[in-house]
Amino acid sequence: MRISVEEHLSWILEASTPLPERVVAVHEAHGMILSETVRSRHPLPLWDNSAMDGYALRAADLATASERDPVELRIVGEVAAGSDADPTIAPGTAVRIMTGAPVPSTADAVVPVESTLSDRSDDVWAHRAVRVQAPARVGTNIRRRGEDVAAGSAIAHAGQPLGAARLAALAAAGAQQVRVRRRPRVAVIATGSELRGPGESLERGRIPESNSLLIAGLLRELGIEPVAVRRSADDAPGISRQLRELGAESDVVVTTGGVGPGRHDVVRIALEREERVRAVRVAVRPGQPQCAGRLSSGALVFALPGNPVSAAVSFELFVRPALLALQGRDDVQRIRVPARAAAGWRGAAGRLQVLPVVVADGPDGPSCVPAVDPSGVSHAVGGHGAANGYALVGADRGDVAPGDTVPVILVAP
Ligand SMILES: Nc1nc2c(c(=O)[nH]1)N[C@H]1C(S)=C(S)[C@@H](COP(=O)(O)OP(=O)(O)OC[C@H]3O[C@@H](n4cnc5c(N)ncnc54)[C@H](O)[C@@H]3O)O[C@H]1N2
Ligand code: MOO
Repeated sequence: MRISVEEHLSWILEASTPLPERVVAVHEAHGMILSETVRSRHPLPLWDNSAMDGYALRAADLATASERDPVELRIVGEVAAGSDADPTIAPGTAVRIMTGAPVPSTADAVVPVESTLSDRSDDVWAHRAVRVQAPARVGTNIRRRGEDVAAGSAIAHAGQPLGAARLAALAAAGAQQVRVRRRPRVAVIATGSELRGPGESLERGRIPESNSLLIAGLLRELGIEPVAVRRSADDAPGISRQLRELGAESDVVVTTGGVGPGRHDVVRIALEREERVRAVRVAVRPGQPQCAGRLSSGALVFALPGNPVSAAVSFELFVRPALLALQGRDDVQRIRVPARAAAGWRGAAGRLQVLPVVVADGPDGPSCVPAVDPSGVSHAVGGHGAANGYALVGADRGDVAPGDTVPVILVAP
C-alpha cells in the first residue's frame, strides 16, 4: 500500500498529543512554545518619550522661526533616559532631552540637536539658550504612551514559538514567567552493521556513520538536546531492547536504517510486534519506507530509512511537525516560497519529489539549483551538505524546466 505524505502526516499528528505544560522564567523560555495568551501589563511605550536627542519645547514658540530669524529659547533643565524629572517649560524655554527620556508634560514637541544652533561655538549642545531655525508640529519626535501596545492587549498567544523578538516583546510588556509546553525528550539510534565511528578503520563495506549527527543536529536546530544518541548493529533483539529502554525514558525515539524489505532490515522486523506502530510506503522521493507510531513502552517512534538524504527528508516531513505538535505549536508547516529553477530536472512521476536545493536570492527573487544529482538523491550525503532548502515538486507535476517556478522550503538554520 502506498499512501500520500498528507495521509501519513495526519496520522502522525493525531498521535502527537501535546506534552504537559510548565511555567518557566521568560529568560529561560527561548525556543519553547507558549501555551497561554500573554497580555501586556502596561502600555508600550510606558510614557510619552523622546525619539531624538534634542530639545523638548512648546511648538507654539517656534511659529515664526526661520533660518534668517531663529527663535531663541532659554534652557531650563535637562532630562536623560531613566530620569523621573518633569521640569516645567514656560513659554520661551526648552529643556535638553535625550532619546527615550520622558517628555516633560508641559512640552509638545522635540527638536533634534542637529537642527538647532548652540549658544557656544565649541559645542553642538546649547549651554544657556538654544536657537531654532524652523517651526515644529505638535507631537514631533514624541513617541506616545501606548502607541505600540495598549495596556492589557494580547501580545502573544498559545501555540506561538518564543523566538528572540517575541521574548523581547514579552519582557518589554512586563512578563516575568510564561506557561509553555515541556520540550520533548528525544532519543536517537542509528542502526547498521556497516557503520563506523570517527577514526575507526574503513575496511571494504564499512562507511562513516553520519545519520546520528544529522538527526541530533536537526533536533538541536529545533531547540531539543537529544537525551541519548546511540549506534546499533543490525541485531533485532538488541534493537528491541534499546527501543524498550529508550522508549520508557523518552517521549520520542528516532531510528535510522533497517526499514527496507532486506533480510537485515531489523528495525522493521523489531517493530512488527508493536501493535500501534505501522509500516507504510509513502508516495514521496526520497523517503518511501516509513515506520511510525507508539511503542508499548510509551514513546512515539519514527523509524526512518537509512539512506542519509531519505532520513533528512523524512525528518523534515514527519518528525519535525510531530515534535512541534507535541509542544502545542499552532503551525507545524514551513512556509513555502516560490523560486525560479536555475536548471531543469526530471520529476518523480506519481510521487512528491523533495529535492535538496541551494536557494539563492537575486535581483529577480529567489532561485534554486539542485544540490545533488536529481536521478540519485537518497544516498547523496555529500551534495546534501550544501543544500539550504528543498524543492517540493508535486506528484502530478512532471519534469521541471529551467526557468520554471517551484515551491521551496528553507531549512538551513
Ligand atoms: N528491494 C528493495 N530494496 C530497497 C527498497 C525497496 O523498496 N526494495 N527501498 C529502497 C529505499 S527507497 C530505501 S530509502 C532504502 C531503505 O533502507 P533501510 O532503511 O533499510 O536502510 P539501510 O538499508 O539500513 O541503509 C540504506 C543506506 O543508507 C546507509 N546508511 C544507513 N544508516 C546510515 C548512517 N547512520 N550513516 C550513514 N549512512 C547510513 C547504508 O549504508 C545504506 O547505504 O532501501 C532501498 N532498498
Ligand atoms: O525512498 Mo528511498 O528514501 O528513495 O531512498
